[in-house]
Amino acid sequence: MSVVERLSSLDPTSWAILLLIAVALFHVVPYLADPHRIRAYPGPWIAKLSDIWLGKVAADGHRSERVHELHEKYGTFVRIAPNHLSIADPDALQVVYGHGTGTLKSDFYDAFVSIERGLFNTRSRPEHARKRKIVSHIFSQKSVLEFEPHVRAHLIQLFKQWDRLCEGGQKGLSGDEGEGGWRGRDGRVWLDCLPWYNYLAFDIIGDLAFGAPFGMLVACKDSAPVAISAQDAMAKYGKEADYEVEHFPAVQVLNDRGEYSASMGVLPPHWRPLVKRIPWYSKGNQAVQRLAGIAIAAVAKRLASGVTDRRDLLAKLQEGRDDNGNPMGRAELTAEALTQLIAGSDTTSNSSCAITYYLAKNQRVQEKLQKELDEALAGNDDPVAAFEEVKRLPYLEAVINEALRIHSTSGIGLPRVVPAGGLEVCGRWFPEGTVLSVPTYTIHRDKSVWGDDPDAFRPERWFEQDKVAIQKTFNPFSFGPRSCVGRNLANLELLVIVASIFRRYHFVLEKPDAPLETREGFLRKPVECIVGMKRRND
Ligand code: HEM
Repeated sequence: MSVVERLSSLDPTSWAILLLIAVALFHVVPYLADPHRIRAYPGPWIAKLSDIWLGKVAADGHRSERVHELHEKYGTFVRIAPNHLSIADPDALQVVYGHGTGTLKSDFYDAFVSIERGLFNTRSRPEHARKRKIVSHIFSQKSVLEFEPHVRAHLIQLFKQWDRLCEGGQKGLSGDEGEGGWRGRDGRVWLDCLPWYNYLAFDIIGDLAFGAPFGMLVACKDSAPVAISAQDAMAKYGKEADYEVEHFPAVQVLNDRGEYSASMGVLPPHWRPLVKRIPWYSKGNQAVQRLAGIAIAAVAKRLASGVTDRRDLLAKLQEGRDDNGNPMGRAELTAEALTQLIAGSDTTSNSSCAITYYLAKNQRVQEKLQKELDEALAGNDDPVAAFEEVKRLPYLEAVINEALRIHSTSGIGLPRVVPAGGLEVCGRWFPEGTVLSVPTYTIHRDKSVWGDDPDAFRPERWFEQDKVAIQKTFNPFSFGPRSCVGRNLANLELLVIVASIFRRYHFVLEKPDAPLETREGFLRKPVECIVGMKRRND
C-alpha cells in the first residue's frame, strides 16, 4: 500500500494524532531546542511557536503599532517570531544596521524580488556593494541638484490644478470623482490630499527614473502603462521583446504589492508557494507582476527613443560602471529603475501627506512655519521655492523631522541576520542566524530621547532635547550600508514641496480631532487625509 493510500485510510483519531505530531515536530521541538537561545525573551506565546502571529499582524496592516504595544508591555526585548527578536533600544541601531558588524538582510526581502534582485532586495554582500557603488554617486548632493528642475516643473503643474480647485472652492463649486471628488464650502476647496501627493511623487520619479512623467497630475488620474506578460521574457533573456501594454492604477498596484510582500516576507520560505494561492495573496502576487510591467514598459519606451541629452536617473544608471568597467545589462537596468520607482514614490508622497495632516491639525505650528517661509522668501514671486533658499530654515527642518518621527513612514523593524561568530547587542549575545530588528516607530517614541510627550506633534522638541541622543535615535532612512541611498533626493523633494505648498496654501482638517488613519505594508501609509484648502492671499 502506498503512503497516500495509507493516509487516506486513516480514521479521524489517527489524523488528529498525526497533526499533533506534526505541530510538535515543526513548532514545539524547535522551541524547546532553542537554537538561537531566545527562549527566555518575552512575547506572545504563539509568536514563540510559529510565524503565524507576525504573518497575521503584518497582513492586518498595523504591525508597528502592535509591536510597539508589546514593547510597552514587555520592555526592550520582545520575541515576535520563533527566530526574530525585536530590540527597542537606540543603542542597538549601530550594531544591527551599522557598517562592519556583518549583519545581512533576512529572507524577508526575497518576497520583494521581481524581474531580478535590485539594490533594495539584494542580500549578498558583494552583489550589494557592486550595485551600491554604481548607484550611490547618482544620489550624491551635487548630482541630485540636477534633478531640482524636474521637481519644480511638476510642482508647478500641481499648483495649476490646486489653484483651479481653490477658485472653484471659493465659488462653492464641486468636482467629479476623477479629481478626487472635491467640493467647495466656506471659501475653501475640500479634498483628499493623498492622491494628489501620489500623482506628484509618481510624476517626479517617473520623469527621473524613466525619462517621462506618468502624466497623473495633468490627467488627475492614477494610471500608468504596464507591459503584460513581459516579465518572463525579461527574466530569461534580459532583452527587449514586443510587449502588449495595458493601463493600471500604479499607486494602487504599489500599495497592493507593499502589503503583499511585507506579509509574505514574514512567512517561512517553504510556506510561500502555498500561501500565494490564497485569494488575498494572489491579488498581491499579481501586483508584483504589474509593477514589474510598469518598469519594463517605461524603460523599453525610453531606450527605443534612442540617444538623449537628459540628465536623469536612467541616463546616470546607463553611464554607471562596476569595478571591471562593465555597464548594467538590460534586465538589471530595468530592475534598478523599478527599485527607484518603488523606493522613491510613495515614501515621499506618504511623508508629504503626513506632514500636511500634522500641520493642518496644529494651526499654531502651521502659522509659525508660514511666518518663517514668508520672511525667507520675501520679494520672491516664484511659486516654487529653490532648494538653496530653504535648505537651512530651522523651523521648516524641525517640522519635517517631527512629522517623519511621529508618522514613521518606515516604521517596522527591518530584519537583519546575525553573522557567523554571533553578535553582542545591548549587552546580550546572539548566535549566528538569529534575526534581529530595531522598530523605528517605537524608538521614535522613546521618552528618554524625545521627552514625556512623544505622541504630540511638537517641532520645538528638536531645539530642546539632547542633540546627540536625537541624532543617534532618529531613524527615518535607517543606518549603515543599507540605509536609504536616495536620502539627498528625498530631503530636497520634501524641503521644496513643503516650503512651496505651505507658502501658497492654508490647510485645515475636515475632522480636527480624528487621528490619521493608516495602513501598513512595508511602509506606514495614510489611508486618506481630507483637508479644506485655500490660497493664502485670497
Ligand atoms: C521620505 C522619503 C524616504 C524614506 C522615508 C526612505 C526610507 C528608506 C529606508 C528606511 C530604507 C532602508 C530599507 C531597508 O533596509 O529595508 C531605504 C532604502 C532605500 N531607499 Fe529610501 N526613503 C525615501 C526616499 C527615497 C528616494 C526618493 C529614493 C530614490 C529615488 C530612495 C531609494 C532607496 C533605495 C534604492 C534603497 C535601498 C538601498 C540599499 O539597500 O542599498 N528612497 N529608504
